[in-house]
Amino acid sequence: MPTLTKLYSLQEASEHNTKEDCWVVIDGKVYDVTTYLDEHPGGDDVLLAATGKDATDDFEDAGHSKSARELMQDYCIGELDPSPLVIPELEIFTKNQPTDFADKFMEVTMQYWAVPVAVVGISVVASLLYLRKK
Ligand code: HEM
Repeated sequence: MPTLTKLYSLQEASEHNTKEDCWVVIDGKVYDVTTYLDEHPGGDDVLLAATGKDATDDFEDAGHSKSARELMQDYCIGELDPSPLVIPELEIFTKNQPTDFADKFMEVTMQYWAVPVAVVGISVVASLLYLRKK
């Protein structure tokens, strides 16, 4: 049977950064280590310092043993949700796109209107100079 995994944003996980409520994010998973703070052989201060960010590098740098990696599964409460970071960007992109040909034509015309005006202006001046010489 499939299991349901709770998803948390990094922002949400970051709010749990005290001795009474401490979450760390390691390798895309979220751990509630509040009850483990006093038992952690590396000290509670390193766990508290690892909150509010992706602590994967800090965790790996400490060179944790296989038994430490097995133990951490007891504290896993969910996974990091990557989707909120992607959807707003997609919405902005699609909203800014011109919907049909008329919109696109107007957009290009507004951007390059100075080119035909300059061509006509130069032609008029050249014609006047030419007629004067005659
Ligand atoms: C659920 C998360 C974690 C668990 C279950 C855990 C568990 C352990 C365990 C069992 C040890 C003893 C050594 C070993 O067996 O590897 C240890 C050591 C250590 N841990 Fe963690 N740890 C966790 C997260 C972290 C994080 C995020 C950091 C951040 C830097 C960290 C830093 C350290 C350090 C520096 C030591 C070495 C202590 C020493 O050698 O004096 N740990 N940890």
